[in-house]
Amino acid sequence: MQNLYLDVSPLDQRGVTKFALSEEVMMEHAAMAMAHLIRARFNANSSVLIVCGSGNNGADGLALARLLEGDFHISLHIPFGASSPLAHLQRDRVEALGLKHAPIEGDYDVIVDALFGSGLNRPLGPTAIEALILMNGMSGLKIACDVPSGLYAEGTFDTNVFYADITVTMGAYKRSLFSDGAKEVCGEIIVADLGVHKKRYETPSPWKLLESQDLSLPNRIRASSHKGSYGHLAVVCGEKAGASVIAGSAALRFGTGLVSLISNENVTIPYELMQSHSIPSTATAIALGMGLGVEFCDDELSSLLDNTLPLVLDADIFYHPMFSKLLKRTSLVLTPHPKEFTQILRLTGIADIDVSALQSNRFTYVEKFCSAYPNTVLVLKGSNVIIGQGEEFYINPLGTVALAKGGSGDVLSGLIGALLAQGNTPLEAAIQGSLAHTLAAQKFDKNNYALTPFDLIERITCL
Ligand SMILES: NC(=O)C1=CN([C@@H]2O[C@H](COP(=O)(O)OP(=O)(O)OC[C@H]3O[C@@H](n4cnc5c(N)ncnc54)[C@H](O)[C@@H]3O)[C@@H](O)[C@H]2O)[C@@H](O)CC1
Ligand SMILES: Nc1ncnc2c1ncn2[C@@H]1O[C@H](COP(=O)(O)OP(=O)(O)O)[C@@H](O)[C@H]1O
Ligand SMILES: [K+]
Repeated sequence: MQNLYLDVSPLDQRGVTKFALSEEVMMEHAAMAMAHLIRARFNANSSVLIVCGSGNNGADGLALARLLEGDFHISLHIPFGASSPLAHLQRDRVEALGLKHAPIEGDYDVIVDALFGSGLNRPLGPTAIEALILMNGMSGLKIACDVPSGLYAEGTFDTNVFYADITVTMGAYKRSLFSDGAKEVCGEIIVADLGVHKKRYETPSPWKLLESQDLSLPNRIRASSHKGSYGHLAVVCGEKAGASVIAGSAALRFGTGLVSLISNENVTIPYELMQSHSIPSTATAIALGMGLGVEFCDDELSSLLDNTLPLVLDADIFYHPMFSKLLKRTSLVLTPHPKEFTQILRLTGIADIDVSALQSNRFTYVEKFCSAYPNTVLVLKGSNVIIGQGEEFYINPLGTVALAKGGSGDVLSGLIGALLAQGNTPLEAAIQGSLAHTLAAQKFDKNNYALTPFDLIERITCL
């Protein structure tokens, strides 16, 4: 797990006050990290274009030019000159080496974007756009210094943002690099230490980045245990029974001792799942909402939920009149996709916004919801999933586009339901269910358009 920051400037300042590092020392490390990367991947004499802005992001780029000069063919493009004191200093140093501003011409083996970093504070103007269009059109390896230019702190970005293959981010992970859209823009993300180890440089943060090594599987350790030791998940089976079959099958695969589908009528289901008309007395958790439709009347649903069992809620239940009442429960996990989350925000009076407004500001709306409902665990789906409860937030960036298919979400609620049924806390169940979901998708080694929910469930067997 890694820390994520909206703003790293307090960390930079702490580098100066606590560790007596100067900004110039930190900048030298930032530039060296990029130089190491380029030297490791490219032979001497390769051509490197470095496009530098007027602030300290540009100054990082100028320092990089100085470090590579002599071994590589360096082209510098400095369209805004120098404004910060360090940019002036770094420019004087490269000019002493005979490097100076030149137009962007032809193609290069490496393209480094050091136009804007954390100081981007207004929309890109025509000069920046012209440079970024040229850079994005090139075939060489594209490296963003700190953040791709055009990406704002909230994670939104300009249409002409730099599309990086690799982002070398300075000091610590910025949260903006993990908005849903940023996944398209940042490429591989590497953190550069700035003179002290990242562990020293960082302070605690409420936002965390999940990593594959955070996965903890419900492996069985008690040799004499039996199916009753591993919980019983009741999946409410609605109009579209397939959704609950998928969720139930995922739950069984993820270790739940028993899984029952709860339906009014008998439906055809796989042999390994059980069927019941009411919540079994042995149930330890309930999954509700996937494919629900209007199958159960309000009274029937009320009686199914007349208990205090942990709940995972998904899909249609967010539009159901009973949902507001369910929000009062403890042991509750919600797994909305963005459209469903706008419905929840509307219903709770937190915001009346459309999906694009939500996606431009996912972090803030998750914080607002979690502050209003601190007992509820929220899993906001997307290409970078956000999991939040109270003042703790996690981003899972490990999913792949193979998951963008009907039924993937049903697998996720089944996995979370499985862990709730086995006695995990709602937050643990959400984090571990989401990790298992995305890592299972990574195990799919066929064409990424081909993954089905049952392929995904199959890969839960070998995480
Ligand atoms: N502060 C520190 O200790 C360190 C800072 N570092 C680098 O410094 C960067 C931050 O530097 P700055 O705060 O100088 O900010 P930037 O260099 O990101 O940008 C600020 C400059 O760009 C201009 N600008 C902003 N938006 C613009 C737009 N749309 N069009 C044209 N010009 C625009 C501003 O007027 C200002 O001159 C980081 O991203 C990182 O790359 C690193 O060297 C590591 C250490
Ligand atoms: N581009 C993507 N990258 C990573 N994960 C994705 C992507 N698109 C969708 N997903 C994941 O796939 C799942 C889709 O869920 P959802 O939209 O509810 O589908 P359904 O309800 O039809 O199963 C979510 O877990 C989401 O995070
Ligand atoms: K940049």
